[in-house]
Amino acid sequence: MVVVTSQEMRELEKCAIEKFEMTEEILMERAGISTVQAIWNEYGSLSEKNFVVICGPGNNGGDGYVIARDILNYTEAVRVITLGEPKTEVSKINRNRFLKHGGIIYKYEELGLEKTIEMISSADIVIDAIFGTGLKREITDESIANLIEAINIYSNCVVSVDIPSGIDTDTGEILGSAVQATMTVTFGFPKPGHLLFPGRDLIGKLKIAKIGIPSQTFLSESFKRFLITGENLKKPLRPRWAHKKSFGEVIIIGGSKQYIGAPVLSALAAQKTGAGMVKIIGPSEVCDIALSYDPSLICYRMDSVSKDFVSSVVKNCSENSVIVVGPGWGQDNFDEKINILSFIITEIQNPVIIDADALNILSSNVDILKQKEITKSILLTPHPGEFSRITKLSTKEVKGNYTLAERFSEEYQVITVLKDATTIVTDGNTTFFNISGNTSLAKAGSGDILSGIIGSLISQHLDPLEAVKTSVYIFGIAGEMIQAEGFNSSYDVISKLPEAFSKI
Ligand SMILES: NC(=O)C1=CN([C@@H]2O[C@H](COP(=O)(O)OP(=O)(O)OC[C@H]3O[C@@H](n4cnc5c(N)ncnc54)[C@H](OP(=O)(O)O)[C@@H]3O)[C@@H](O)[C@H]2O)[C@H](O)CC1
Ligand SMILES: [K+]
Repeated sequence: MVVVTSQEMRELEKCAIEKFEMTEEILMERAGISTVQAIWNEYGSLSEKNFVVICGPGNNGGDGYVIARDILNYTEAVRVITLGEPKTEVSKINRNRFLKHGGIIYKYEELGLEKTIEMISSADIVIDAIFGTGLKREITDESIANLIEAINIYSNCVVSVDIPSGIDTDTGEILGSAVQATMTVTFGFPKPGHLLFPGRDLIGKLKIAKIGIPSQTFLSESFKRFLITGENLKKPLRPRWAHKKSFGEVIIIGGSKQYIGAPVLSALAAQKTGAGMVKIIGPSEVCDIALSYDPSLICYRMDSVSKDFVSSVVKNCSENSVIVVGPGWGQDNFDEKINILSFIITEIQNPVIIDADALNILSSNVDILKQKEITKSILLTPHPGEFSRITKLSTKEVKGNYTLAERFSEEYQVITVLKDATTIVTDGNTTFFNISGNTSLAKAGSGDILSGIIGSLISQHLDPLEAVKTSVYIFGIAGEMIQAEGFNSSYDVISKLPEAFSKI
């Protein structure tokens, strides 16, 4: 599903008007009517309910006037509270139409907070049409902040038009204060602010309404960001004649005296998601534990970290081999680990997934990535802390920062998988948001499992970007299958992977 920013939405609106003979009025009319339809579909007949619609000064408020007028067709119990004179022509037109239809408008300024609270608390449904995609700066006006707080405290049910007022459409950040919606009806396409936290927490149920922006087929070339859904995800082919080498192998380099389990989790996840052969290069302790979990693993005991040892195992691996480096690796023997990283980045052709401590080690010299051959696939799977070390920015600056991930991927020609409650996947040209999963995955070991799944799907000949999309989605679904959310260790999620996989 396509995801668009506020700027792209404005461009689409402009294109619909200039090239497809739509008008602002038609789009606003459809936005309003489709919101009323969504309310009906969700909450049933409107005639027995009473509504308060709160309209801001821009076109989001304009949608609010259309909604209020349309509700008049079902009930007279609809009142508008306005924050002031509409500032756009099309909003003015719709404010006047509402009045002509017998609508009542109260000015928030004159009503005061106390009376506003009375109206809000007596309404069955409050419609939040204060700000939409046009909000770009902090809400500093205290009276608006008080109104938003009153909505959050006193309303029974809040439907936000396009996006809860106060959320930055492009980042999901709260600009001072924001409405907590029960349902949000957005127009045309979801926006990043619906998918990234904290915005994702405030939207309630998200409905996407078509308002007459021409279908994707006319415009598809310009889209570059998407929400991952269960549809159209790629799965490896498993022909009946296949043998173990048909599915390639995953070679995991990781583990240390301190972190014994991490590469084992990666290896088991790779096994459970179809890899033909899974190998571990790590200390004896890691190998012993790994084999006790699954005797079909192949282990290479590397008790002192050595590039030559890694090279001897990896040099002659088949072209279907994928290397995962980093789970549980630790940062001791730093220089030799840099040598190993440099070797697998620059001297072998196979795809490489750089995870966990390998990312921390890489952050000392990210430019090694620039020495890779142009066709070689390198995937980085950082969480915000690791990405902050790589980019030398604060964790706050990198969290949810899809444009930063895009620029990074483009500069270094890698796929970046920025793991978080909403995961961002990008190769610099195309970006995907993944929202499957829950806090059952907010556990130590989750990242190791994900890198194992990604390695496994690439080894089964999926294109690396497709492999990541499928991996992050099914990993999320596996997390959702844990019966009591969070009552699990990350190890438990591995056993859910085959069933999660069968759902796509
Ligand atoms: N894009 C489409 O296809 C359609 C969009 N529709 C609806 O329109 C809004 C976007 O409308 P827009 O007028 O661009 O913006 P808003 O209504 O969200 O807000 C702009 C007004 O709010 C004022 N503002 C902005 N920030 C603040 C703030 N922090 N404090 C106080 N006031 C603020 C702003 O004032 P300025 O001084 O900056 O001018 C504006 O007055 C979209 O979300 C949809 O709901 C359509 O109707 C259908 C087509
Ligand atoms: K809104």
